Amino acid sequence: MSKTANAEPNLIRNFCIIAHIDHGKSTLADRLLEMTGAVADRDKQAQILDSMDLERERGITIKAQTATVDYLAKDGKIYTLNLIDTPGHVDFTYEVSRSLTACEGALLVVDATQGVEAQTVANVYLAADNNVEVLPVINKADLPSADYERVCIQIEEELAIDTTHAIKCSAKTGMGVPDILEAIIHNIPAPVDTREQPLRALIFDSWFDTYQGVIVLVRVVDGQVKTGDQIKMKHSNKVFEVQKLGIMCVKAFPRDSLSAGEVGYIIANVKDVKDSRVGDTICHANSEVDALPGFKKAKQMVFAGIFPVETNHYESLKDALAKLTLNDSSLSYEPETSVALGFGFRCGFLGLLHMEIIQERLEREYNMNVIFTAPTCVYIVETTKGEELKVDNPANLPPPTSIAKFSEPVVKATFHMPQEHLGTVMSLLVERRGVQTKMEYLSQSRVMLQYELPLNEMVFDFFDRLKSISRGYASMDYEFLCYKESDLVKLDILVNGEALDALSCIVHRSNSFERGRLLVKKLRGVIPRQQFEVALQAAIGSKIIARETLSAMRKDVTAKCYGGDISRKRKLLDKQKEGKKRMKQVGSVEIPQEAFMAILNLSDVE
Ligand SMILES: Nc1nc2c(ncn2[C@@H]2O[C@H](COP(=O)(O)OP(=O)(O)OP(=O)(O)O)[C@@H](O)[C@H]2O)c(=O)[nH]1
Repeated sequence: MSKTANAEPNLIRNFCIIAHIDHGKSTLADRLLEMTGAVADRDKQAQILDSMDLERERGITIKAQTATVDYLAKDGKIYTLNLIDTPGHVDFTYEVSRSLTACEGALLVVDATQGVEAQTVANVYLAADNNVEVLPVINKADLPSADYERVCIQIEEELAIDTTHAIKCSAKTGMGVPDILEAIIHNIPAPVDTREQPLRALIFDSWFDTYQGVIVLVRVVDGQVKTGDQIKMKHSNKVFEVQKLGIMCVKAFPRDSLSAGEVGYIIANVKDVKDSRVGDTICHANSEVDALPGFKKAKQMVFAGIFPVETNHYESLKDALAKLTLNDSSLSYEPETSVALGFGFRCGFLGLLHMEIIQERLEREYNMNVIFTAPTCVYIVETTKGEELKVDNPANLPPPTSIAKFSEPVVKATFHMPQEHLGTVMSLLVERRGVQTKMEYLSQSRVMLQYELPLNEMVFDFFDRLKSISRGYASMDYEFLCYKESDLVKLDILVNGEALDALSCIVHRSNSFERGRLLVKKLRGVIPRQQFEVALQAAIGSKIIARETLSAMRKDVTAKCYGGDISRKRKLLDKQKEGKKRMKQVGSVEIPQEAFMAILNLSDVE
């Protein structure tokens, strides 16, 4: 086993697995590790590469991780395979692209029962941009509805990838997996031997470890790095000394050096993940080499307020956020004050899924009881005085009279779906102010649509609607396109005559009346009745556009148990107390978490 010695470049294969979500990427990664003996069966956890509990539960890979394994090929040689697992969701596209840059090849996993989907296409484009050799693998061949031939035709037609050597496999049963290992050896190029050149290593993942500080995963592109070396991060321009380095093979294996073509970890007393961002280049401290191309700072697309339910938990929330950002350089936070909710934080996320993950981690890992306000995107406002403001919080919007120009972010969204759902998906897109830029029949039964779509509309319950109207068959991918001027207004919600800043949102004028009407209706359903009457109103500026009344009532949860069983009564009261925890006392009215998110899902209100 070559865990202690550097591998010869011609015996190394660096590859990752790309796939649409749920097509079996993690299952295949596990199977490859198992078949190369990296893990004994008894050590096998549900999914080895998804290390965080949360990921295992949600079945989503959040952070790219890697594993080095040795493989005795049929030609009798032992190869070092570096498998880089990549995140599968649109929010993490940048990380996928960096992982691809670290590889010479990619296994393109396509579910034999589903075929090519939006993210399959997006990932193939990313691979092409990075000159990565793509090997098609048609997975889930064990399922009766698997249609290998149809999927091969689709891959040829829609992706222009030759499927002569496509491999039929089942990551679940292991069928076809040995062929994949041989194909990796024969079809993915070995790294170029640049061991004699000055050091350049690409960071494709980094995270904070309480004991070791920041751990970075790198692909050494040129030269060699040794323990004790002084290294510099090109973009953060900081110098560190390499304390430890090595390779990852489910566990870490220390080494003295890593050389060109290899993939491994470096620990260098880095304290902040922001100093070792994904995409940055590591070189020797005194070296003048150019940075590797493609560095980008992850861009936050949505923002939301996070407030502790109990005001005295502000400091612990701050600590929890500080710890989360140690590991996640794409999460940002800064203090925010809301008239209604008090002191909290305005946080920036890569996308809606990223936000959901942070919400769950705060609750689960840090035991925080928090209120999230509805997410918004970043608007650009030009004031009548000629100033340009970036607004990520409706509460910070200047008064309408001083707004000269209001612009919103627009994304380029690509959809793939069976033809029978075309009509409903198109009407949803029209309703969401989408502008069609392309429509293509990929085959007789599958269609691709391309739209310019305001991000503002995607924030409002778009993914769920798309899924439900297409019965799960439409898939989408999106990327930021540009800012466009738009007729936007701030929709305020008044509770008993007082505007509740945390419930305000920015909407397009054309659907502001409808949204306002539905929102107050929905709020009437989610805010529990109080001991007095509560008026719920929607307003644009000083104009009230909708009103609902929440009639007074004391909610007696025990009313139903007429049997008088005291333990049952207690249980119900405890339950009510539990339910109250996630309520925020705003003025004299108690408002539950649900109310702050009500705007996101108005489709069930009539
Ligand atoms: N029948 C069958 N099911 C499979 C096979 N491969 C994966 N699955 C199942 O498909 C589901 C998704 O598999 P994952 O490996 O989590 O998919 P993924 O692409 O890694 O998904 P993300 O990590 O969320 O991007 C799981 O329920 C797997 O058990 C297969 O070959 N046959």
